[in-house]
Amino acid sequence: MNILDYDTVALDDSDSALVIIDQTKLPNQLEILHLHTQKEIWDAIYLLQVRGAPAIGVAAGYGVYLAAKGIDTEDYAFFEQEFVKASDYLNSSRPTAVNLSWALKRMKDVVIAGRGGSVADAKQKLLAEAKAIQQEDIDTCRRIGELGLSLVKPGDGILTHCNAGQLATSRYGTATAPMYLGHKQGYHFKIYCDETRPLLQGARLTSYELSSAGLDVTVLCDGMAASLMKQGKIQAVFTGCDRVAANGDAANKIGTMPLAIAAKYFGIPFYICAPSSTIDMSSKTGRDIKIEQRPAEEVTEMWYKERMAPKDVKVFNPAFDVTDAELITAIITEKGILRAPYTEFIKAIFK
Ligand SMILES: CSC[C@H]1O[C@H](OP(=O)(O)O)[C@H](O)[C@@H]1O
Repeated sequence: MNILDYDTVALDDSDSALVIIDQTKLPNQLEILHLHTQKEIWDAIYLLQVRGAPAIGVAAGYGVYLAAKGIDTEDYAFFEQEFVKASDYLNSSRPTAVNLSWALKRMKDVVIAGRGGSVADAKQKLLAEAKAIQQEDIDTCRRIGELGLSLVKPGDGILTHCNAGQLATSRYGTATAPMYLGHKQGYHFKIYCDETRPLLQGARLTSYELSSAGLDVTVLCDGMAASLMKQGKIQAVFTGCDRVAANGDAANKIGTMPLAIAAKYFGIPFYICAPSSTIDMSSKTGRDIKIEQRPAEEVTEMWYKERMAPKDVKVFNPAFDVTDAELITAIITEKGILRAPYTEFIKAIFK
């Protein structure tokens, strides 16, 4: 089977386990995990076995449903209390992608709305809400693909960073959605994927899923992107995002901001693909976005049989960076293509 035939995130047939592809093993090994406990789910999110803002939100929705299913009581107040504990626990796994807390809040709202009703009824409504979150993700990514496709033309060279593909969502991806839709319509894009150190989501995941779909894909080291731009090989940059502030500043995988600076210098449009669920009105600017710091070992010894740097050397390993709104040509959401001044457009979306 093709990697794209597998669900990134799903429940098993008895709605008793979260089923994911272990993305830390890709592309060399396809391992499907069945996660039953909250710790297994927390660990899977933290270790990036399941990853990508939308996919993390979908996983959290199903994950906290599984927690609720296991709360054996008819006392609604106790049920809600235990639900909140489970939700707060999953929410502690990763701080930057707003989809995690956004999905958990949607699930918590179901529990609050169910006060006065039965626990059994609340559990059924939680399952329905988790499924709705996933279906909305699929519909949103497809719409982003349609709108993103209107910004490029057949034969264009498109650069992307990290993995904002199907493996970061339920289907299509965000940044890859225009690529997949265009491919089906014969656009013959030339896609360039930054390997994306230190966890290599671009080399391991994006190039894997796009090449599996038959697209023309080239992997490059992150530091090579500006040279490609200078050679005139890139007509657009598409990336995903993990959180967009109210002024349009966008947090995405570390290494995105330098791409935006280089694109600005070479006059290349730089597009952020953002489901509206990734826009966080409580973050006024990018300075308000918490950037996840990850273990030093990801930099010093993740991919080599021996260390690549001296023991005890200091390491800087922020998982994300923030691209200032002024560097972003447009933010492609399912509700429309937003252009500067983003604050007004974003307010209009949420009015
Ligand atoms: C569809 S946006 C996915 C977004 O998430 C990735 O981060 P991670 O691999 O750490 O979960 C990256 O920032 C992507 O752009």
